[in-house]
Amino acid sequence: MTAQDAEELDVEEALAVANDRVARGPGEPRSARETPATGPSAAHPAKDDAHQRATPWPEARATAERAARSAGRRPSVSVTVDDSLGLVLAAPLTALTDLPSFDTSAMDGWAVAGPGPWDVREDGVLAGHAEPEPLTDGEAVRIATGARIPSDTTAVLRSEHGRTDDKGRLHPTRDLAHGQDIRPRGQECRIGDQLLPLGTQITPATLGLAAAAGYDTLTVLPRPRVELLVLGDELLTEGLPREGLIRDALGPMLPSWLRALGAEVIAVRRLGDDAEALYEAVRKSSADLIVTTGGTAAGPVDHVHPTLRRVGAELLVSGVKVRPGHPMLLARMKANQHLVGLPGNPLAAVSGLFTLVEPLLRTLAGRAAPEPYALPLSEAVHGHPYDTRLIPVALREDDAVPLHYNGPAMLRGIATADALAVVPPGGARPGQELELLDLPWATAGIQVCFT
Ligand SMILES: Nc1nc2c(c(=O)[nH]1)N[C@H]1C(S)=C(S)[C@@H](COP(=O)(O)OP(=O)(O)OC[C@H]3O[C@@H](n4cnc5c(N)ncnc54)[C@H](O)[C@@H]3O)O[C@H]1N2
Ligand code: MOO
Repeated sequence: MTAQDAEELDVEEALAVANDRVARGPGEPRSARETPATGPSAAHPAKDDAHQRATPWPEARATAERAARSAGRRPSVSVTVDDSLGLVLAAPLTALTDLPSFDTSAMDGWAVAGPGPWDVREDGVLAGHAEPEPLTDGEAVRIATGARIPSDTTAVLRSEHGRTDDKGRLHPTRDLAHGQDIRPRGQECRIGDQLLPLGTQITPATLGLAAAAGYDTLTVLPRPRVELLVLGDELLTEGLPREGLIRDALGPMLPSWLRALGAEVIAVRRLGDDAEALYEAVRKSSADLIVTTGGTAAGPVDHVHPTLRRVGAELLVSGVKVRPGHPMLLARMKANQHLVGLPGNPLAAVSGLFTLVEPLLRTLAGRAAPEPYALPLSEAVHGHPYDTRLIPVALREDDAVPLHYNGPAMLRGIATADALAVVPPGGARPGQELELLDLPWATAGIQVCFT
């Protein structure tokens, strides 16, 4: 560990590492004490053995995916093409028409019949017009790109490849092949051809293709509906921090990210540290996923665990071996409803978002997992002795640059990051390849993401 690293090692993290050593006892291997969070005896672990029961980071992500799969297939819905960006096709996209749907000119010029020279008809043919009169041999007609080809046309002569003589007859200035610059009907697809399989995520190009192929609406998997409950009496929604109160950083940040991860955010509610309000909100929620922020630890006003016990939820993940964010949790509320508890420290909440919420939402939304990829680190990164670390990095062409200000309560590092790097227990050397989780920035504002 370098001196700079040591400086940047967050006090809370350092304490957590020290406490972990004490709890474990010298030389005692972690794995001997590990028990999964699932199962009757582990339904709601006591605070003391919470860390021993924490789920390893890769397993936590897999559990979140499995939880979403266990919720069962949600019925597909029909949405307008305009509203379907980022959703996933719940039925194959089959062509409702031939494309092109008529023989069409690929160029501006003349439709000609037979070898030149040709007599040129007075009226031209424009795109969008009804079927033109057939041509007779030796005849040509002015035609625009995209216009219907008159029947008996043998080729289209580009405007730059023809000249008219003083008698108005058209001569080719280049050889003209039979069928040249005619796009025949059905060249791209025939009616009924499968253009895209079920399960395709809808991109801007898909929208264009669907419209071209005749669709007004598409059959898609609905966005998972998410309700966000922001906990904490200390949170202000405007102005400067004052008298021990701080600005809520998660209320403004998480909805956009949730949408970027495929969710429909049905409500954002600020509940303070009111156990009864949390109980009522959780009990009444109809969301597919409830996300809470704060209150996951064991402080006097940390109401998430007690509330989950009170509603009889099944804890699937109770703590994850990841820094920051280790108190994060995942619970099954009902067969088709889950709750993710994100820790209140803002970067810890981001860690929970990409550890538990991302795989859960992705699976509910029917999206494919992003291809895993790795880049070498530009410099060494210290690790937690036993847990995975997620650190914000900026991506350059050849490497990932760790960003500073990556303490659990800080957003300054992640605000300029492209990805989170997955640092294995023990840390990483300069040049060591690390798995990266892309942050869905670019499209966060427009309610979809392509990660
Ligand atoms: N005795 C222990 N105390 C704590 C532990 C532990 O293991 N033992 N873990 C620490 C870690 S790590 C984290 S993370 C937090 C998790 O706490 P909670 O999820 O209960 O979160 P809070 O206590 O409500 O808040 C923590 C921190 O974050 C601030 N916060 C909360 N919400 C927001 C928000 N919306 N925007 C900005 N900042 C927020 C809050 O004011 C606190 O400073 O527990 C540690 N304690
Ligand atoms: O640091 Mo905690 O790790 O903020 O989750």
